[in-house]
Amino acid sequence: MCRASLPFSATWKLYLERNSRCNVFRRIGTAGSTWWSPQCAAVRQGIVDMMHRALREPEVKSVVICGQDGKFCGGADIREFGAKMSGPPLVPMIHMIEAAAKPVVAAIEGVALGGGLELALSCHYRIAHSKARLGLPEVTLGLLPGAGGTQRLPRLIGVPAALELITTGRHVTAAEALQLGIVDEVTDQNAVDAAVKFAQSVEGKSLDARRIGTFPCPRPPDLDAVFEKVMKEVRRSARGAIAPVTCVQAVHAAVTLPYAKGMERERELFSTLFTSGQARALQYYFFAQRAVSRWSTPSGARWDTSKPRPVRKAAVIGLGTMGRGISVSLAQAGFSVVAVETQEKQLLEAKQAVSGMLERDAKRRGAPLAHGNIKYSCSLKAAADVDLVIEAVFEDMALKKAIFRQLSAICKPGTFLCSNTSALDIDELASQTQSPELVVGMHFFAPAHVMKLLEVVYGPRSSPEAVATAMQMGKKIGKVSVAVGNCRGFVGNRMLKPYLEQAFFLLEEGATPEQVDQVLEEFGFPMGVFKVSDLSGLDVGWKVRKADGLVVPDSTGKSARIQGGRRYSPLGDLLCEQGRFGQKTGRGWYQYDKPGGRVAKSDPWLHRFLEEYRARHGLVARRIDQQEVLERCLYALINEGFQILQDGIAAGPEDIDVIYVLGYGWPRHRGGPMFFADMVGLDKVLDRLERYHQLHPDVPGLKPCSLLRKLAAGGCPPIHRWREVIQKPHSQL
Ligand SMILES: CC/C=C/CC(=O)SCCNC(=O)CCNC(=O)[C@H](O)C(C)(C)COP(=O)(O)OP(=O)(O)OC[C@H]1O[C@@H](n2cnc3c(N)ncnc32)[C@H](O)[C@@H]1OP(=O)(O)O
Repeated sequence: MCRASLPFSATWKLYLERNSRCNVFRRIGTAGSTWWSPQCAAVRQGIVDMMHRALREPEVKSVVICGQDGKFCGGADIREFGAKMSGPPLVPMIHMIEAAAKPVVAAIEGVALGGGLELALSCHYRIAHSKARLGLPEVTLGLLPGAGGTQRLPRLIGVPAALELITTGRHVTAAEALQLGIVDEVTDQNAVDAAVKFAQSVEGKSLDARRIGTFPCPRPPDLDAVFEKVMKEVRRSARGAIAPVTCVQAVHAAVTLPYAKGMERERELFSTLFTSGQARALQYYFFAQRAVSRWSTPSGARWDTSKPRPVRKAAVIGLGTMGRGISVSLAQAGFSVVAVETQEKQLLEAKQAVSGMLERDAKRRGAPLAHGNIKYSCSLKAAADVDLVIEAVFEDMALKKAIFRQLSAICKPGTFLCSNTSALDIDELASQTQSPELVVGMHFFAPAHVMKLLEVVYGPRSSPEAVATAMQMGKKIGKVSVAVGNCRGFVGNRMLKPYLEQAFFLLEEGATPEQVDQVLEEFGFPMGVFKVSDLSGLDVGWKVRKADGLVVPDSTGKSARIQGGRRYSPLGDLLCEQGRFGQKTGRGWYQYDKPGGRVAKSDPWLHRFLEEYRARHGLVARRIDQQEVLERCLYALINEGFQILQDGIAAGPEDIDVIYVLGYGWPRHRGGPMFFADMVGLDKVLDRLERYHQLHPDVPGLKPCSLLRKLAAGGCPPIHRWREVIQKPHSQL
């Protein structure tokens, strides 16, 4: 018996065990994390050497490959992708294992992902621990499984199941892997021991039927139709991402070509993806999503020095759409929840709605119901003994202030008071309480029980403990929490403002909502800006603009287009004055078949309205090309992102990018707005903003931010070096 040990991220070792009696332990090299990276060349070399030795030595009858520290293999080290490959190449190694004349068994504990699963697929048998997870997540990194995964998996589990796993990158449990036929056995006991036992039981048996590469690939009878359908679906959901489409092409090769030719095709397709901008973007995003948990604030509070306080019981105040979703998230994560809505009728409605949401979700996930965790009340006093409150009432400062005053008097000392406000001043709310250090924002995104993003907003007086507690709470309810500073709209909504503004100006200048939306959707947003506005309700922004004094009594008059000395578009206000609030009224930037309808149709009324508007204001419609639409909308948003970094509202570009991908539909394969700016070239973004600002000097959002200028003047450092430039002003304070 020969055992080769493959850890995910530790010292790599490989050892021989002869006849299971005397162990000869041999360390064959150390690696930073995974077996693919150049440092892991030693590991691949070790596997190759030990496989040769195991095959040579007559005492060795079988081989078990296992991981170290309870993890089989997480796949390639993504950080090493840029580096030159050394050591024995992967694919021949995999072929050598598969061709071995002695049984090779993979003992899968922890994870077998990406190249790790491809290695396991080259073994003759796979034994998995019941808690193991398996998958080919390469597509989420802009790649395809390039070590035979696209050729072996369809041969093992059939084309439809393989296509689903490869194009989504979904991880499966050991139980599902067994059901699909990816593993041969699942055990609750020690998987390595089980694999050794298994290996001994198959010693001497023929391996002819165990080499997946020799299997014929099952060919669906209606092959073309199957692939046409899958390709259509993948193209639709990929929204411009190339990896899922390329994965389908690779699996197609498995069905239509002999194995060796299919492997060649896989290699060609892999190479095109490997160097693509999309792969860079997705790999950047992978680390960005992990980097945001290492938060810091300009005052010096940090994730590693700030201790969260335990939260067992939480209250949600206000059970509208957001409050309901937040209550569901908390209950599902096992928190005791006190849900408060002051009106009896609304409370009852909310209770029914929340129960329905919990039931549907429990059914979908096959999980137990979390009803028992929620107590409903009409009184704020019910929040007296909770550890943390999330206020989720209407976006009305006076109302929120009154609630914070009351909560401060009602809640036990030390209770954290959080607001789900999407834009309002956290500090102003904190000032209503006796302990402003306990106040932070927890900005959820609708639907709150579905959307993965949480902006945790710290004010100047929020304690590090309060920030750490809200961040941890977010993690516990399955959100990606991003810590951001306090300013109007925080990060996400603040950047949305110049984006929306440009979209309105483009309509004034000659574009249509359809044209703007089409350009943004082709870029990869699931919906263009006007469709999103219709969905969220045009009255929401109208209310905010009215509160800000931007909406003048006569929105049709000439003066309506200038506010505070800068250009302003009253187009949204004019629509609202007509009762066009979007989907809910059946009319907005588009028309819908009925109030609440979802399918946006072009509206001739709107086009006439735009023509009349332009005529009234002496605006001559011009032809606006796609590039201008995209640049003006996106670069204005990006410019605000640089301003946010400069102001210290976000600690780094990763925070902004994660917020935009998870909260605003920014296409993941474009990394996020700040990564996109880096890809385009900061000097180019600067140049275009300067040009647009020259043409529109009354639009401050187009004036390039000084941080952007500074970065461009400093030679456009890559995004991972921006923090060095951003942090300088703070360290000098
Ligand atoms: C060219 C050759 C072909 C390659 C094919 C491949 O193999 S591509 C890689 C396929 N593998 C993956 O995509 C796995 C990605 N990782 C995960 O899914 C998860 O990290 C995990 C392995 C399931 C572990 O999850 P867990 O929640 O326990 O930990 P974290 O996600 O927080 O990760 C811990 C730290 O490890 C870093 N890391 C994880 N995976 C990789 C990786 N593949 N390469 C490099 N680094 C990786 C992760 O970034 C965390 O470190 P931080 O410093 O906190 O960022």
